[in-house]
Amino acid sequence: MSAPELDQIRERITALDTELLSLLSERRGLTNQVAETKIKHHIPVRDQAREEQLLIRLIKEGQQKGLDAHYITQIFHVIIEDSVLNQQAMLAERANPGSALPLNRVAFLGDRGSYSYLATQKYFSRRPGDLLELGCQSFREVVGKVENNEADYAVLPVENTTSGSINEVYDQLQNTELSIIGELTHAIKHSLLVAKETTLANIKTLYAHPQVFTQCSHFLAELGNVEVKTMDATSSAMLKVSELNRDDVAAIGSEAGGNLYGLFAIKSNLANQKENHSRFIVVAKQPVVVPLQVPAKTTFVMSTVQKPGALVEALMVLKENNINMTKLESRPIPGNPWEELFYIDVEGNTQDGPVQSALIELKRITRYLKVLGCYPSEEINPTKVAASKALTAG
Ligand SMILES: O=C(O)C(=O)C[C@]1(C(=O)O)C=C[C@@H](O)C=C1
Repeated sequence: MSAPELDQIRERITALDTELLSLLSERRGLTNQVAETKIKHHIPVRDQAREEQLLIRLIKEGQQKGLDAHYITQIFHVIIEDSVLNQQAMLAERANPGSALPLNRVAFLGDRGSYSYLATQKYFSRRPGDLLELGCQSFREVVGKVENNEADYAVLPVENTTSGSINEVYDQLQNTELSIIGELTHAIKHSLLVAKETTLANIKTLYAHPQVFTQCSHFLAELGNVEVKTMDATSSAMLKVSELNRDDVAAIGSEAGGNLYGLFAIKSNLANQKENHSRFIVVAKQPVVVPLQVPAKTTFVMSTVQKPGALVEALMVLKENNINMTKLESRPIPGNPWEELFYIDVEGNTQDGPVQSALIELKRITRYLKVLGCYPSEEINPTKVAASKALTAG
Protein backbone atom coordinates (compact mmCIF):
# COMPACT_ATOMS: atom_id res chain seq x y z
CA MET A 1 0.00 0.00 0.00
CA SER A 2 1.31 3.47 -0.74
CA ALA A 3 0.12 7.03 -0.50
CA PRO A 4 1.88 10.00 -2.15
CA GLU A 5 2.06 11.92 1.14
CA LEU A 6 3.63 8.89 2.87
CA ASP A 7 6.41 8.81 0.27
CA GLN A 8 7.05 12.52 0.82
CA ILE A 9 7.24 12.16 4.61
CA ARG A 10 9.56 9.16 4.25
CA GLU A 11 11.84 11.17 1.99
CA ARG A 12 12.18 13.80 4.72
CA ILE A 13 12.84 11.09 7.37
CA THR A 14 15.53 9.56 5.14
CA ALA A 15 17.18 12.96 4.71
CA LEU A 16 17.08 13.59 8.48
CA ASP A 17 18.55 10.15 9.25
CA THR A 18 21.44 10.87 6.87
CA GLU A 19 21.95 14.19 8.65
CA LEU A 20 21.95 12.40 12.03
CA LEU A 21 24.68 10.07 10.74
CA SER A 22 26.79 13.04 9.60
CA LEU A 23 26.37 14.67 13.01
CA LEU A 24 27.32 11.45 14.83
CA SER A 25 30.38 11.11 12.62
CA GLU A 26 31.32 14.75 13.30
CA ARG A 27 30.89 14.13 17.07
CA ARG A 28 33.12 11.02 16.82
CA GLY A 29 35.76 13.17 15.08
CA LEU A 30 35.63 15.73 17.91
CA THR A 31 35.97 13.04 20.60
CA ASN A 32 39.04 11.72 18.71
CA GLN A 33 40.47 15.26 19.09
CA VAL A 34 39.53 15.15 22.80
CA ALA A 35 41.47 11.87 23.10
CA GLU A 36 44.56 13.44 21.44
CA THR A 37 44.40 16.34 23.93
CA LYS A 38 43.98 13.94 26.86
CA ILE A 39 46.99 11.90 25.72
CA LYS A 40 49.09 15.08 25.51
CA HIS A 41 48.06 16.48 28.89
CA HIS A 42 47.63 13.18 30.79
CA ILE A 43 43.94 13.79 31.51
CA PRO A 44 41.68 10.81 32.42
CA VAL A 45 39.34 9.68 29.63
CA ARG A 46 36.25 9.56 31.81
CA ASP A 47 34.85 12.80 33.24
CA GLN A 48 31.58 11.99 34.98
CA ALA A 49 30.94 15.59 36.07
CA ARG A 50 31.04 16.65 32.41
CA GLU A 51 28.72 13.76 31.48
CA GLU A 52 26.26 14.81 34.17
CA GLN A 53 26.24 18.45 33.02
CA LEU A 54 25.77 17.33 29.45
CA LEU A 55 22.83 15.04 30.29
CA ILE A 56 21.12 17.65 32.48
CA ARG A 57 21.26 20.19 29.65
CA LEU A 58 20.13 17.70 27.00
CA ILE A 59 17.18 16.38 29.04
CA LYS A 60 16.04 19.97 29.60
CA GLU A 61 16.44 21.00 25.97
CA GLY A 62 14.85 17.73 24.81
CA GLN A 63 11.82 18.37 27.01
CA GLN A 64 11.38 21.78 25.39
CA LYS A 65 11.37 20.04 22.00
CA GLY A 66 8.77 17.44 23.10
CA LEU A 67 11.27 14.59 23.69
CA ASP A 68 10.99 12.69 26.99
CA ALA A 69 13.84 12.34 29.48
CA HIS A 70 14.04 8.53 29.19
CA TYR A 71 14.49 8.68 25.42
CA ILE A 72 17.21 11.33 25.62
CA THR A 73 19.01 9.47 28.40
CA GLN A 74 18.99 6.17 26.47
CA ILE A 75 20.34 7.75 23.29
CA PHE A 76 23.10 9.69 24.99
CA HIS A 77 24.18 6.72 27.11
CA VAL A 78 24.90 4.86 23.88
CA ILE A 79 26.69 7.89 22.38
CA ILE A 80 28.85 8.45 25.47
CA GLU A 81 29.66 4.74 25.81
CA ASP A 82 30.85 4.72 22.21
CA SER A 83 32.89 7.87 22.84
CA VAL A 84 34.59 6.43 25.96
CA LEU A 85 35.34 3.05 24.33
CA ASN A 86 36.67 4.70 21.22
CA GLN A 87 38.95 7.02 23.20
CA GLN A 88 40.14 4.09 25.35
CA ALA A 89 40.97 2.09 22.22
CA MET A 90 42.99 5.08 20.87
CA LEU A 91 44.92 5.48 24.12
CA ALA A 92 45.58 1.75 24.37
CA GLU A 93 46.96 1.69 20.83
CA ARG A 94 49.34 4.58 21.63
CA ALA A 95 50.51 2.93 24.85
CA ASN A 96 51.38 -0.28 22.96
CA PRO A 97 53.23 0.87 19.84
CA GLY A 98 53.64 -1.81 17.21
CA SER A 99 50.85 -3.94 18.68
CA ALA A 100 48.30 -3.09 15.96
CA LEU A 101 48.20 -5.93 13.42
CA PRO A 102 47.12 -5.71 9.78
CA LEU A 103 45.21 -8.95 10.35
CA ASN A 104 43.80 -10.01 13.74
CA ARG A 105 43.44 -13.81 13.83
CA VAL A 106 40.88 -14.48 16.56
CA ALA A 107 39.83 -17.84 18.01
CA PHE A 108 36.44 -18.31 19.69
CA LEU A 109 33.96 -21.07 20.52
CA GLY A 110 31.58 -22.10 17.77
CA ASP A 111 31.21 -20.73 14.32
CA ARG A 112 29.61 -17.75 12.60
CA GLY A 113 26.52 -16.75 14.58
CA SER A 114 27.61 -17.97 18.04
CA TYR A 115 27.52 -15.42 20.87
CA SER A 116 31.32 -15.59 21.04
CA TYR A 117 31.41 -14.74 17.32
CA LEU A 118 29.16 -11.69 17.88
CA ALA A 119 31.32 -10.59 20.86
CA THR A 120 34.46 -11.01 18.71
CA GLN A 121 32.99 -8.83 15.98
CA LYS A 122 32.01 -6.17 18.53
CA TYR A 123 35.41 -6.05 20.27
CA PHE A 124 37.50 -5.91 17.10
CA SER A 125 35.23 -3.38 15.35
CA ARG A 126 37.02 -0.63 17.32
CA ARG A 127 40.49 -1.98 16.61
CA PRO A 128 42.58 -1.38 13.52
CA GLY A 129 43.27 -4.22 11.09
CA ASP A 130 41.14 -6.88 9.43
CA LEU A 131 39.59 -9.77 11.31
CA LEU A 132 40.15 -13.46 10.59
CA GLU A 133 37.62 -15.51 12.55
CA LEU A 134 38.75 -18.94 13.73
CA GLY A 135 35.79 -20.90 15.10
CA CYS A 136 36.70 -23.79 17.46
CA GLN A 137 34.95 -26.84 18.93
CA SER A 138 36.06 -26.46 22.57
CA PHE A 139 37.54 -23.89 24.97
CA ARG A 140 40.75 -25.97 25.05
CA GLU A 141 41.03 -25.60 21.28
CA VAL A 142 40.36 -21.82 21.53
CA VAL A 143 43.19 -21.33 24.04
CA GLY A 144 45.46 -23.78 22.18
CA LYS A 145 45.16 -21.79 18.94
CA VAL A 146 46.84 -18.76 20.58
CA GLU A 147 49.39 -20.90 22.43
CA ASN A 148 50.40 -22.52 19.11
CA ASN A 149 50.59 -19.17 17.27
CA GLU A 150 47.70 -20.13 14.99
CA ALA A 151 45.72 -17.17 16.41
CA ASP A 152 46.76 -13.78 17.83
CA TYR A 153 43.84 -13.52 20.26
CA ALA A 154 41.15 -15.67 21.86
CA VAL A 155 37.76 -14.42 23.01
CA LEU A 156 36.34 -16.41 25.95
CA PRO A 157 33.08 -16.00 27.90
CA VAL A 158 33.72 -15.96 31.66
CA GLU A 159 30.37 -15.17 33.22
CA ASN A 160 26.72 -14.60 32.50
CA THR A 161 24.28 -12.57 34.58
CA THR A 162 21.73 -15.44 34.58
CA SER A 163 23.77 -18.65 34.67
CA GLY A 164 26.89 -17.39 36.53
CA SER A 165 30.54 -18.28 35.96
CA ILE A 166 31.69 -20.47 33.10
CA ASN A 167 33.86 -22.91 35.03
CA GLU A 168 35.38 -24.58 31.98
CA VAL A 169 36.98 -21.27 30.97
CA TYR A 170 38.37 -20.63 34.46
CA ASP A 171 39.90 -24.11 34.38
CA GLN A 172 41.61 -23.31 31.06
CA LEU A 173 43.12 -20.17 32.61
CA GLN A 174 44.77 -22.31 35.33
CA ASN A 175 47.26 -23.85 32.96
CA THR A 176 48.04 -21.22 30.40
CA GLU A 177 50.75 -18.60 30.08
CA LEU A 178 48.44 -16.32 28.06
CA SER A 179 47.53 -12.86 29.40
CA ILE A 180 44.16 -11.18 29.61
CA ILE A 181 44.40 -8.03 27.47
CA GLY A 182 40.77 -6.93 27.27
CA GLU A 183 37.19 -7.51 28.30
CA LEU A 184 33.75 -6.75 26.96
CA THR A 185 30.16 -7.21 27.99
CA HIS A 186 27.67 -8.31 25.39
CA ALA A 187 23.86 -8.42 25.72
CA ILE A 188 22.66 -11.98 25.20
CA LYS A 189 19.18 -12.01 23.67
CA HIS A 190 17.85 -15.52 23.17
CA SER A 191 15.22 -16.13 20.49
CA LEU A 192 13.48 -19.22 19.18
CA LEU A 193 14.82 -19.63 15.66
CA VAL A 194 13.19 -21.65 12.90
CA ALA A 195 13.83 -22.36 9.21
CA LYS A 196 10.17 -22.54 8.10
CA GLU A 197 6.92 -20.73 8.94
CA THR A 198 5.60 -22.50 12.05
CA THR A 199 4.21 -21.94 15.53
CA LEU A 200 5.57 -22.69 18.99
CA ALA A 201 2.95 -25.44 19.42
CA ASN A 202 4.41 -27.33 16.41
CA ILE A 203 7.98 -27.51 17.77
CA LYS A 204 8.95 -31.04 18.89
CA THR A 205 12.77 -30.74 19.12
CA LEU A 206 14.88 -27.88 20.42
CA TYR A 207 18.64 -27.54 19.84
CA ALA A 208 20.92 -25.31 21.94
CA HIS A 209 24.12 -25.07 23.97
CA PRO A 210 23.71 -26.28 27.61
CA GLN A 211 24.44 -22.74 28.96
CA VAL A 212 21.56 -21.46 26.85
CA PHE A 213 19.17 -24.07 28.25
CA THR A 214 20.19 -23.01 31.79
CA GLN A 215 19.56 -19.35 30.98
CA CYS A 216 16.11 -20.14 29.49
CA SER A 217 14.99 -22.77 32.07
CA HIS A 218 11.71 -20.97 32.87
CA PHE A 219 10.71 -20.91 29.21
CA LEU A 220 11.65 -24.62 28.83
CA ALA A 221 9.64 -25.59 31.92
CA GLU A 222 6.50 -24.13 30.32
CA LEU A 223 7.04 -25.99 27.04
CA GLY A 224 5.92 -29.47 28.07
CA ASN A 225 6.54 -32.19 25.51
CA VAL A 226 9.54 -30.90 23.62
CA GLU A 227 12.74 -32.91 23.24
CA VAL A 228 15.79 -30.89 24.20
CA LYS A 229 19.06 -31.67 22.39
CA THR A 230 22.33 -30.14 23.60
CA MET A 231 24.87 -28.94 21.05
CA ASP A 232 28.55 -27.95 21.51
CA ALA A 233 27.84 -24.35 20.38
CA THR A 234 24.92 -22.07 19.54
CA SER A 235 26.11 -21.94 15.93
CA SER A 236 25.98 -25.76 15.68
CA ALA A 237 22.35 -25.64 16.86
CA MET A 238 21.55 -23.04 14.18
CA LEU A 239 23.30 -25.05 11.46
CA LYS A 240 21.42 -28.20 12.48
CA VAL A 241 18.01 -26.48 12.26
CA SER A 242 18.91 -24.87 8.96
CA GLU A 243 20.00 -28.26 7.50
CA LEU A 244 16.92 -30.09 8.80
CA ASN A 245 14.72 -27.37 7.28
CA ARG A 246 11.57 -28.66 9.01
CA ASP A 247 8.69 -26.90 10.74
CA ASP A 248 8.91 -28.93 13.98
CA VAL A 249 12.50 -28.13 15.02
CA ALA A 250 13.99 -24.92 16.44
CA ALA A 251 17.26 -23.58 17.83
CA ILE A 252 17.79 -21.06 20.62
CA GLY A 253 20.24 -18.31 19.83
CA SER A 254 20.55 -14.68 18.82
CA GLU A 255 18.39 -13.36 16.02
CA ALA A 256 21.43 -11.74 14.36
CA GLY A 257 23.32 -15.06 14.43
CA GLY A 258 20.29 -17.00 13.19
CA ASN A 259 19.94 -14.70 10.19
CA LEU A 260 23.38 -15.87 9.02
CA TYR A 261 21.86 -19.37 8.67
CA GLY A 262 18.63 -18.20 7.02
CA LEU A 263 16.69 -18.68 10.29
CA PHE A 264 14.14 -16.28 11.72
CA ALA A 265 12.70 -15.73 15.21
CA ILE A 266 9.18 -16.76 16.15
CA LYS A 267 9.64 -15.78 19.83
CA SER A 268 12.15 -13.53 21.58
CA ASN A 269 13.34 -12.65 25.12
CA LEU A 270 13.50 -16.28 26.26
CA ALA A 271 16.04 -15.80 29.07
CA ASN A 272 14.87 -16.08 32.70
CA GLN A 273 16.20 -12.60 33.41
CA LYS A 274 15.30 -9.65 31.22
CA GLU A 275 18.81 -8.21 31.57
CA ASN A 276 20.93 -11.10 30.30
CA HIS A 277 24.56 -10.19 29.66
CA SER A 278 27.76 -12.17 29.22
CA ARG A 279 31.22 -10.91 30.05
CA PHE A 280 34.02 -12.01 27.74
CA ILE A 281 37.77 -11.75 28.16
CA VAL A 282 40.30 -11.38 25.35
CA VAL A 283 43.61 -13.21 25.80
CA ALA A 284 46.92 -13.00 23.93
CA LYS A 285 50.53 -14.16 24.27
CA GLN A 286 51.85 -10.77 25.32
CA PRO A 287 50.40 -8.61 28.12
CA VAL A 288 49.41 -5.00 27.32
CA VAL A 289 50.30 -1.71 28.98
CA VAL A 290 47.18 0.12 30.12
CA PRO A 291 47.62 3.92 30.26
CA LEU A 292 46.82 5.34 33.68
CA GLN A 293 44.18 7.66 32.15
CA VAL A 294 42.02 4.66 31.27
CA PRO A 295 39.94 2.80 33.90
CA ALA A 296 41.66 -0.57 34.28
CA LYS A 297 40.98 -3.96 35.79
CA THR A 298 43.49 -6.50 37.04
CA THR A 299 42.79 -10.22 37.28
CA PHE A 300 44.92 -12.50 39.42
CA VAL A 301 44.73 -16.03 40.68
CA MET A 302 45.91 -17.14 44.12
CA SER A 303 45.77 -19.99 46.58
CA THR A 304 45.91 -19.22 50.28
CA VAL A 305 47.72 -21.12 53.01
CA GLN A 306 45.48 -23.61 54.81
CA LYS A 307 44.61 -21.89 58.05
CA PRO A 308 41.39 -20.38 59.35
CA GLY A 309 40.76 -16.87 58.06
CA ALA A 310 43.42 -17.01 55.32
CA LEU A 311 41.04 -15.80 52.60
CA VAL A 312 39.68 -13.02 54.82
CA GLU A 313 43.25 -11.92 55.55
CA ALA A 314 43.98 -11.77 51.81
CA LEU A 315 40.84 -9.78 51.07
CA MET A 316 41.70 -7.35 53.88
CA VAL A 317 44.84 -6.46 51.90
CA LEU A 318 42.57 -5.18 49.12
CA LYS A 319 40.48 -3.21 51.60
CA GLU A 320 43.57 -1.66 53.21
CA ASN A 321 44.73 -0.48 49.79
CA ASN A 322 41.25 0.87 48.98
CA ILE A 323 40.88 -1.51 46.04
CA ASN A 324 37.44 -2.50 44.81
CA MET A 325 37.03 -6.21 44.08
CA THR A 326 34.57 -6.82 41.23
CA LYS A 327 34.67 -10.62 41.19
CA LEU A 328 35.78 -13.55 43.35
CA GLU A 329 35.55 -17.05 41.94
CA SER A 330 36.88 -20.26 43.44
CA ARG A 331 37.81 -23.40 41.53
CA PRO A 332 39.16 -26.74 42.78
CA ILE A 333 42.82 -27.58 42.10
CA PRO A 334 43.00 -30.91 40.21
CA GLY A 335 44.92 -33.50 42.26
CA ASN A 336 44.70 -31.44 45.49
CA PRO A 337 41.32 -32.29 47.03
CA TRP A 338 39.72 -29.53 49.16
CA GLU A 339 42.19 -26.92 47.98
CA GLU A 340 40.91 -23.98 46.05
CA LEU A 341 42.26 -21.50 43.53
CA PHE A 342 40.72 -18.05 43.83
CA TYR A 343 40.25 -15.91 40.72
CA ILE A 344 39.97 -12.25 41.65
CA ASP A 345 39.12 -9.21 39.50
CA VAL A 346 39.87 -5.79 40.97
CA GLU A 347 39.53 -2.25 39.70
CA GLY A 348 43.00 -0.80 39.20
CA ASN A 349 46.18 -0.83 37.17
CA THR A 350 49.30 -2.89 37.90
CA GLN A 351 51.34 0.27 37.24
CA ASP A 352 49.47 2.09 40.01
CA GLY A 353 50.70 2.29 43.64
CA PRO A 354 47.74 0.69 45.46
CA VAL A 355 47.56 -2.39 43.17
CA GLN A 356 51.35 -2.77 43.30
CA SER A 357 51.44 -2.64 47.13
CA ALA A 358 48.50 -5.03 47.40
CA LEU A 359 50.14 -7.56 45.05
CA ILE A 360 53.44 -7.41 46.97
CA GLU A 361 51.65 -8.02 50.26
CA LEU A 362 49.46 -10.77 48.81
CA LYS A 363 52.50 -12.54 47.38
CA ARG A 364 53.97 -12.51 50.89
CA ILE A 365 50.93 -14.01 52.65
CA THR A 366 49.58 -16.46 50.03
CA ARG A 367 50.94 -19.77 48.81
CA TYR A 368 50.71 -18.91 45.13
CA LEU A 369 49.83 -15.77 43.20
CA LYS A 370 49.88 -15.04 39.49
CA VAL A 371 48.64 -11.95 37.65
CA LEU A 372 46.60 -13.08 34.63
CA GLY A 373 46.40 -9.59 33.15
CA CYS A 374 45.77 -5.88 33.48
CA TYR A 375 43.41 -4.52 30.82
CA PRO A 376 41.12 -1.56 30.03
CA SER A 377 37.78 -1.88 31.77
CA GLU A 378 34.98 -1.86 29.21
CA GLU A 379 32.15 -1.88 31.70
CA ILE A 380 31.04 1.66 31.07
CA ASN A 381 28.44 2.31 33.74
CA PRO A 382 26.49 5.26 32.41
CA THR A 383 26.34 8.41 34.52
CA LYS A 384 22.79 8.62 35.85
CA VAL A 385 20.89 11.86 36.10
CA ALA A 386 17.41 11.95 37.66
CA ALA A 387 15.02 13.60 35.18
CA SER A 388 13.62 15.71 38.03
CA LYS A 389 17.12 17.10 38.72
CA ALA A 390 17.55 17.95 35.03
CA LEU A 391 14.18 19.63 34.77
CA THR A 392 14.62 21.75 37.89
CA ALA A 393 18.21 22.76 37.02
CA GLY A 394 18.62 26.47 36.33
O1 LIG B 1 34.47 15.90 27.18
C1 LIG B 1 35.23 14.94 27.33
O2 LIG B 1 36.17 14.98 28.16
C2 LIG B 1 35.05 13.72 26.58
O3 LIG B 1 35.85 12.81 26.69
C3 LIG B 1 33.84 13.53 25.73
C4 LIG B 1 32.73 12.80 26.46
C5 LIG B 1 31.53 12.85 25.44
O4 LIG B 1 31.48 12.00 24.57
O5 LIG B 1 30.76 13.79 25.53
C6 LIG B 1 33.13 11.39 26.71
C7 LIG B 1 33.67 11.00 27.90
C8 LIG B 1 33.72 11.84 29.09
O6 LIG B 1 33.41 11.11 30.24
C9 LIG B 1 32.89 13.05 28.94
C10 LIG B 1 32.39 13.46 27.73
